[in-house]
Amino acid sequence: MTVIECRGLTKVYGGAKALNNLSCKIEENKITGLIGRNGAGKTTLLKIIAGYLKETSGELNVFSENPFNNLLVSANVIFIHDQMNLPTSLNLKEILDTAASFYEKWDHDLANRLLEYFSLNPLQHHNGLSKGMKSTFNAILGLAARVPLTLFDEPTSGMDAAVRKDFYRALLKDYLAHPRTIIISSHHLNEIEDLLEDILLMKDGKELLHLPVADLKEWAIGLQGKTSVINEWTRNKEVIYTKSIGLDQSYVAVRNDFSEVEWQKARVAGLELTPVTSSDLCVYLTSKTKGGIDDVFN
Ligand SMILES: Nc1ncnc2c1ncn2[C@@H]1O[C@H](COP(=O)(O)OP(=O)(O)OP(=O)(O)O)[C@@H](O)[C@H]1O
Repeated sequence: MTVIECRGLTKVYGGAKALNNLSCKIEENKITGLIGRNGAGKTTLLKIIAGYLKETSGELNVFSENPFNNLLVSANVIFIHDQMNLPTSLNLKEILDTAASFYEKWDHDLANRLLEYFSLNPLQHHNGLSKGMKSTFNAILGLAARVPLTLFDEPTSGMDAAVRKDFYRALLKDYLAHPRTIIISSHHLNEIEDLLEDILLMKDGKELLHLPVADLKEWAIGLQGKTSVINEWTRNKEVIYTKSIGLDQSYVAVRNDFSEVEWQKARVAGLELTPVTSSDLCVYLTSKTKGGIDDVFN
């Protein structure tokens, strides 16, 4: 079943397009990584899906309905982000108790066990927590709510490495036991890619790629060797990144449409072929220039 479907979705702030004619579909019971550079439009997309913002134009359906001011959508969606306005008069325990009455499938036992595991004091108030502790508490809300659609906007912001690892593990365990549709926006693709089934890569408010993580790993290939040989081999290829190494050596990342025979010939020609990691690929595809920061110094 399709949980989210958008066609030509556009959001304009002032004169600038945060979302620019975006079309995509998210299927049920998958974990999708929403990846993109700063300002790509990830938060804007999540806010519109959650019904917090209205699109400027285009069409969006969440559970077959437009999410803006929609009770069905708000009962079935939780949006976890670092600007969450939780009641300042309630302590953490009271916030969890309130959430229990709001979400039909809320797991109170899990919420309390996570609170204890992450050493959060149930009597403390949310606005008295450190940045990382706030993120941890928000993440607990997102997990325990067990709603059909969970949106995490950079959920680990401020968490230390150990807490991030534990959160991802908790997310995966809970998802496997209770499959649901989850979208996580993150800048740390390398940390989350093992969790993800699909990746939606955004640039300038548009979809660049939307595909299974396994396909992303095969999408490009790195070639290293003599610059003259590299130039010859990449003449008709889609080059996504290029870097000079020393005087006459280069590394390039190209779209991987090589046949097995071409691979062998490239090796015979003296080129070294290496996989391009998913996170490097996303960085290359979303860069303004093909040489990255090196271009500033050239
Ligand atoms: N309330 C706003 N008013 C004006 N412009 C905005 C507003 N919110 C976002 N924008 C602009 O919309 C674009 C997309 O912003 P958005 O926050 O959606 O990006 P993002 O991908 O979540 O970025 P980041 O990774 O830095 O959080 C940016 O150019 C941003 O400046």
